[in-house]
Amino acid sequence: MSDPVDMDGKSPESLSVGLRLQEQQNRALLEQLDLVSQLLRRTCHLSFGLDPELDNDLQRLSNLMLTPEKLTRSQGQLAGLSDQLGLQQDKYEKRLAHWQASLNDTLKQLNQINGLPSELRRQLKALISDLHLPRVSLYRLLPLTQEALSLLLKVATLHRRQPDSDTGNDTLAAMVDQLVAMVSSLNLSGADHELHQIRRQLLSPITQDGLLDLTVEFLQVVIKVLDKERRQAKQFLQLASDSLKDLHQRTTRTLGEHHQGNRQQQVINGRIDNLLVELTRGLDANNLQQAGQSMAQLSSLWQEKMQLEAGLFDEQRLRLEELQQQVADLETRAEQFRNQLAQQRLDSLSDSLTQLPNRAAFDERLLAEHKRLQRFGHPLWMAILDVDHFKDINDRFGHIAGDKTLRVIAHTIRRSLRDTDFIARFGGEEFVILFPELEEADLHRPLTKIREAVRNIPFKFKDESVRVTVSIGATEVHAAEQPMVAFERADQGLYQAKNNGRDQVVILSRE
Ligand SMILES: Nc1nc2c(ncn2[C@@H]2O[C@H](COP(=O)(O)OP(=O)(O)OP(=O)(O)O)[C@@H](O)[C@H]2O)c(=O)[nH]1
Repeated sequence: MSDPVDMDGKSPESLSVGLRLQEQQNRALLEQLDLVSQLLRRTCHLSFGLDPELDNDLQRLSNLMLTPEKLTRSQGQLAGLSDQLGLQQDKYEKRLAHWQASLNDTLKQLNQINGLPSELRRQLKALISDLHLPRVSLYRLLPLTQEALSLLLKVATLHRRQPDSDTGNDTLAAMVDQLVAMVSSLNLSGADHELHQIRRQLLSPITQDGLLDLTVEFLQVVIKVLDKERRQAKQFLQLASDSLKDLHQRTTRTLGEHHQGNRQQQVINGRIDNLLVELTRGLDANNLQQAGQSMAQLSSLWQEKMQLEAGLFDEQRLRLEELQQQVADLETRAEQFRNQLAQQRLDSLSDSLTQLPNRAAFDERLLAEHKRLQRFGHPLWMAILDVDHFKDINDRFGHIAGDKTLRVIAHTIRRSLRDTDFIARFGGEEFVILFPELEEADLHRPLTKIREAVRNIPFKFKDESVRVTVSIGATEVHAAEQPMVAFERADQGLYQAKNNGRDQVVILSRE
């Protein structure tokens, strides 16, 4: 038998092998797009920015999504990401369930004493039932909402039990301080003015009723921010879900068209095979007329096959481009949403007065440094710094002078530190510093430098030169203890520094 006729350099066998390969590739691509859709669906339930590792994974995922060709090479990676997202989601849901229960509990108690305006109660209920929506501020604002609700409960009960007694006044002052600390720790773009007004009123003489009102106002600001984020999250989820639905329809249609095209190709290929057999027979039998007819039919069939394949190829390219475009559009939307969340996260981790990282940022950093300490064993030191007699500055020169003092001190401490050190405003007139990779012998120097730098700031209020000092407590954080234990030790150091006459550093080691 003679060799199969070579047409355009391709034998029918090589063509059908090529088609099978193409079909496999397409199926793989569609499977992977499906996997991406699943991943996206799960991702939509998560708060970006909660976990740096997860964020990296999501970043890798978005890079893959932008170039679907890469998807064919990264199925293992995608499956790994999928598992990780699943785990993260479980963790997230457990924490939310905890918050849901605890907020509901406080709300019930407040209902009993009728301590909430009805609108705020309605908003809080909506917040509690929608806790699962992705909002970065949720983690920062939920504890604060809970704290403000508990404070409201305390102020309301104090109001009824202890009218005008001295103890009542002391407790009221402590509650005012607690609310000042809460307000000061917040940095909410869009709510700056309201927070500023609340702080201003809190730092002037205030009654119990006044404190009650301001606590409610504070809660309203927090809830408004959460509500705005809730609406943004809902919008994004709606969009993502519509987009994913469409993506699914398109992939199914593409797959259907692909199968139909394949069937047409198979029919033509079968007819070509038959004609080839006839042609070979004609040539073998020296029947030139039969061979000529077969050749003519073969040639027109080949044209038909070429046209069909070109059409199918164009169609597939078009569909693939549409899919890529769709994935890219969704990615752009996800990116916009991620940016919104990133901004919210940035806000939720910095202090509006000093622009330093806030307490939430400190908690996060301390945990990360502690993990690093456990892993690599490099030393880690912590210091708590408190402005001495700060209340006097507020009382004598007003809270605006007090605010300015805090800003200047924050700036001075930041300037005295290395880039690798971490400073946060812990609340009120208290700052915390982490010194990673510092030996004990080297700790005294930066702490003394800070203490002296602050006492040398030439403050002048109402033409009066004022010396402001700070007391500092410090300790080493050990790998085998909870970071909070080290924090309490540093706090004891601070307490001793205050008791010993202030303007000094006390370093305590573990017993
Ligand atoms: N201006 C201003 N005052 C604040 C802020 N946060 C807290 N405070 C005030 O800081 C004062 C802290 O007072 P205390 O805790 O009695 O401490 P202190 O006067 O510094 O005294 P010692 O710490 O014992 O030296 C309180 O009156 C708070 O209301 C803020 O952001 N701005």
